[in-house]
Amino acid sequence: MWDVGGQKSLRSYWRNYFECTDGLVWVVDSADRMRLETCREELNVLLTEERLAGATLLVLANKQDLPGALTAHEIKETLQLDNIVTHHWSVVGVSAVTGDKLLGAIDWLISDIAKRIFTLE
Ligand SMILES: Nc1nc2c(ncn2[C@@H]2O[C@H](COP(=O)(O)OP(=O)(O)OP(=O)(O)O)[C@@H](O)[C@H]2O)c(=O)[nH]1
Repeated sequence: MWDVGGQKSLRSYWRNYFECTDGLVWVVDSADRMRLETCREELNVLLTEERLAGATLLVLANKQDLPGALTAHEIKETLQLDNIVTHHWSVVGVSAVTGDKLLGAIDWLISDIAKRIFTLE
């Protein structure tokens, strides 16, 4: 598992981690409305990457503990996730601070990947 930085200066390094990727966890700061448009654009570019074809996408609408955070549904709408037809995806509202909903979200990711791997064998 690789944790790659989201800052602009680090995004050009993402490509070093594409090989053999089964799952992508895209962590969104749900309280930072200003960056959501950039977030949507960057995710769309990422999903055009050939080496990520077939990878399962888990979008974590993080920081749900903060007042004013957008809900998972609002994040789905803002990032236009319904337009994604190339990858299996799910969006879950979580908080890395309280741990709320995190385990279930990761369980979904692992089970989606497992279904694909076992179907191929
Ligand atoms: N309230 C709250 N704060 C959070 C949550 N998750 C992360 N933070 C805070 O947000 C800040 C940034 O967290 P990082 O884990 O450094 O974020 P990151 O996305 O990994 O940063 P980069 O690796 O630079 O892209 C820290 O101050 C965290 O404590 C959360 O669920 N709730």
